[in-house]
Amino acid sequence: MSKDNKLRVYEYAKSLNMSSKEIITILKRLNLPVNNHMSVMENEMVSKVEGFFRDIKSNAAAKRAQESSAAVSAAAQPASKPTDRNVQQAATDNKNLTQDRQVLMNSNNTKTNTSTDQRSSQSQDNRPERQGGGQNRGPQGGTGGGQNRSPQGGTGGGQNRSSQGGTGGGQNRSSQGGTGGGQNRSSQGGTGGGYNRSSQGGTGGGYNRSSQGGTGGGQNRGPQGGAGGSQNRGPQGGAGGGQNRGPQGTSRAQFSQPSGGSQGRSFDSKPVAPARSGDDRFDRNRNGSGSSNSGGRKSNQNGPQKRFDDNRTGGNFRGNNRGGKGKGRGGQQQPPREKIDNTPKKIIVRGTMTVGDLAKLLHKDASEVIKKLISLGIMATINQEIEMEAILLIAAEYGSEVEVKIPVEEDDFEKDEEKDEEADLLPRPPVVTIMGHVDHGKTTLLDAIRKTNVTGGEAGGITQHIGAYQVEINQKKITFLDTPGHEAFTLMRARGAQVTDITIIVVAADDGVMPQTVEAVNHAKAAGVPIIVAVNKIDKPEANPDKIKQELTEYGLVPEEWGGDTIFVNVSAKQRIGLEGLLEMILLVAEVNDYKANPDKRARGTVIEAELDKGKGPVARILVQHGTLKIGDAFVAGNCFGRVRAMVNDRGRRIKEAGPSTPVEITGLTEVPQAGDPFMAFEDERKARAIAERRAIKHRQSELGANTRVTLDDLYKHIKDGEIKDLNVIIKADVQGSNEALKGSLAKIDIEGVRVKIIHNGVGAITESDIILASASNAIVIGFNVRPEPQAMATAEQEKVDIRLHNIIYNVIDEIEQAMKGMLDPVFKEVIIGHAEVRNIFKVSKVGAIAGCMITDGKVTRSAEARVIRGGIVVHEGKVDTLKRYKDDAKEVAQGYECGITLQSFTDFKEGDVIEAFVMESVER
Ligand SMILES: Nc1nc2c(ncn2[C@@H]2O[C@H](COP(=O)(O)OP(=O)(O)OP(=O)(O)O)[C@@H](O)[C@H]2O)c(=O)[nH]1
Repeated sequence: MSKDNKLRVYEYAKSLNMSSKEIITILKRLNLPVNNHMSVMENEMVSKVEGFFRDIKSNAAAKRAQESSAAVSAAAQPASKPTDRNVQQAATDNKNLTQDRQVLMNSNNTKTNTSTDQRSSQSQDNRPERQGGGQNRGPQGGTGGGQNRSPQGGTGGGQNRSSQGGTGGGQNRSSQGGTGGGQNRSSQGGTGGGYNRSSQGGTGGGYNRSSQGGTGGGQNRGPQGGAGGSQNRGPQGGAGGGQNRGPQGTSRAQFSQPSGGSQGRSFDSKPVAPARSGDDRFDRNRNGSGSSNSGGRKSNQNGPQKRFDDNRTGGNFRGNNRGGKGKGRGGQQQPPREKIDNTPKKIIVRGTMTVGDLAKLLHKDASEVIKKLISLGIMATINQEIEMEAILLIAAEYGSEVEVKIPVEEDDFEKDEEKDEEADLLPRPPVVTIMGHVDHGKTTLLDAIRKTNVTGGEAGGITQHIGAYQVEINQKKITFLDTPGHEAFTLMRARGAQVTDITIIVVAADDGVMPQTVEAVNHAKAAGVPIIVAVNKIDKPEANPDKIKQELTEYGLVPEEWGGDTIFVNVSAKQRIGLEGLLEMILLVAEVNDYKANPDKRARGTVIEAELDKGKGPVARILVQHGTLKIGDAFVAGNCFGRVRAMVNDRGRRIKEAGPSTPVEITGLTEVPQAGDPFMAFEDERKARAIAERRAIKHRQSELGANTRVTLDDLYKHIKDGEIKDLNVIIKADVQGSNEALKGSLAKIDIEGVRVKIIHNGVGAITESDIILASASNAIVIGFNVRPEPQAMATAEQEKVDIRLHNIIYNVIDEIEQAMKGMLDPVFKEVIIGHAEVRNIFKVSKVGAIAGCMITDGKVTRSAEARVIRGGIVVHEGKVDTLKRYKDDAKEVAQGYECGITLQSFTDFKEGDVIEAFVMESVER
């Protein structure tokens, strides 16, 4: 080393017994900066050069191995039977192999050697000395002892644990390794030991891990390399070592022509014959003489030696003898390539993957994984996806732990049904909605219930309107949604939220079943929730509860006392009669249905109401349905996000957490969500924000994109795709007669297994509530001689509900049949161009009646067709006859202008009639 403590090229070359020029050539080939022999070799350069040597060496070794396998068999002793295994490779693997073979050897020995066979003799001898004993524990192991534990190992002992290893012991663990021991773990390595772990390496040890390398050891890893070691890794390289990595080596012979006492190998030189002649590592000598064997030593002297002698007749097998190459010959041996197990302890799996990907993950060759799969009965190619089960099996084969991380579709969290363990589910209060006809007493009943029952501890609390409240009866809670009416109920359902468990239909006993009662029944049925009928106002003298029961049987609600399964409770909301009975019935239904939820997870629920409060900012009233919502929780509500800042219950009390079926008002939102929006808590606000943003984008895209509601135009596609089995229909007709006729005709349609299911029908204009129901139930609306109310029209457009308007029953049936067969071919589509309101009627002889109108929206044209609508019902449909502005004929009159309209063959105008002008436009299909 130079004075400045830097390694120069010439020094490095010298240490390798190479010329500076050779090193410079290599450095240049490796693109490493070098000028001349005085250039400094940085550590990195040294390691790169060494890597280069290693590569070349391993390539050469592989090549050589191929060439030499034949030669090896020839060079083996006559009695020995070389394995077909590549000998050169075996040399590099000799450590592992030795151990493997050791096991094999022992088992073979046990099987075949009568003198040592433990199983056959079943003997264990503790006599002081025993010859050929199966197992000797005597003070002096016997000759040919299968296993000697005697203080002095026997000659040829399969395994000597004796304090002094026996000669030729397969494995010596003795304090002093035996001569020719296959493997010496003795404190002092034996002479010719194949593998010495002894504190002092044995002479000629094939592989010494001894603290002091053995003389002539094939490979010394001892801190002090042995003399003549083929490869010394000891910090103090041995004398004459084939390859010394010790900082202080003597005659290091590597990658150079042999020099001095070392017989090294030039990296591009051919293998040296003598080395291989003594390199008979596998010798399954079945006719072994049984004579004492000192293979290691022998090899030191003469070269030839046996590494593996499976002597089956004598107890004196040499066993796993890796005796070194002898002094001055150490350089012959390839350094054993230690097999590094780089199998990861744990792999993360995100769903199924290809065989190739799995192999990569496990740091294995795909072919190896494929072989393993075949052994498991799974035939797969490298690019084939394999199931999670197979992934787990393969990983287990390699002892790798698998962490399955399947990404949850958190953006669509409302669709993700979390499965709870039965044990985690606890009873929760039922959620009840009250519906019924106008003025039948819904609000009065809700108020009465609220006041009837104030939870003990919370008495005195100021009740607050938060969209829902809880009452307690018999220590059980019931949650009421206090937005009466089916619109709110169905609106939520239309938004995908199933909030209600039980519906109470209020019917005034002094009035009877009315259109909205029927609607409410149909809405509840469409949602599939149990119905309890509250027959209200029984305090009134004219009350007739039985009449109500009778009327409701027509709608499938048969009282229990009449053999049905509907619970009827007589109440007076005003007089507070029968309220407790009603509540008990609710609890009964709840008990039967066993409503449960897991309170021990993050909260999920539905927004019942939301608004922008001047003081508090956006507030949302939420019904927690699963899990527990806590102050500080980050959450997403619809397309909004936030963090729960404050939480107030229905009593106006601030609370810290809310479990399942609890209604709460929360603040901390960034925007105002919509009623019916899904709600879910997330681990942090950043995630909640990201999800809300993605939801908002998706929402906008879906609004722009195709509608998912069923329409007659795409009905056939839905049927074909198996998406629908029933065509849900809502019928609105002008009179009960046509309503019944339509119902009867539609019920008979059955095409390709798809039937018409009338979820609601009634007399009168198509209302917004009809549209919401249609939207929630994916239904189409058929109007027979009726029109949609303006608001209903707007909602239908928004919700993309298909409305079909007809005035001939046959056409309705035909249209639906054609749609079901996929043959619907509407060439024309009606386009409404405007509406005019009739304000005055002028009777003119000859002409008949002129309707003095105001155009309320759009326009009316001369060429248009028109229909006259009175109270939502079409009273006439025909062509526009004349259109005048004052006395002049006009081609068209726009919104905000007055005009006179006459229709062909219609004169019976009434003030307040609406004239709807429309044109028929051809539609591309
Ligand atoms: N006699 C009597 N009157 C009642 C009873 N329940 C409600 N009423 C009265 O019926 C009327 C209508 O009651 P509401 O509770 O407003 O009815 P509603 O169904 O909520 O009405 P809308 O909100 O308009 O749909 C009110 O004048 C109540 O006082 C009852 O049990 N007995």
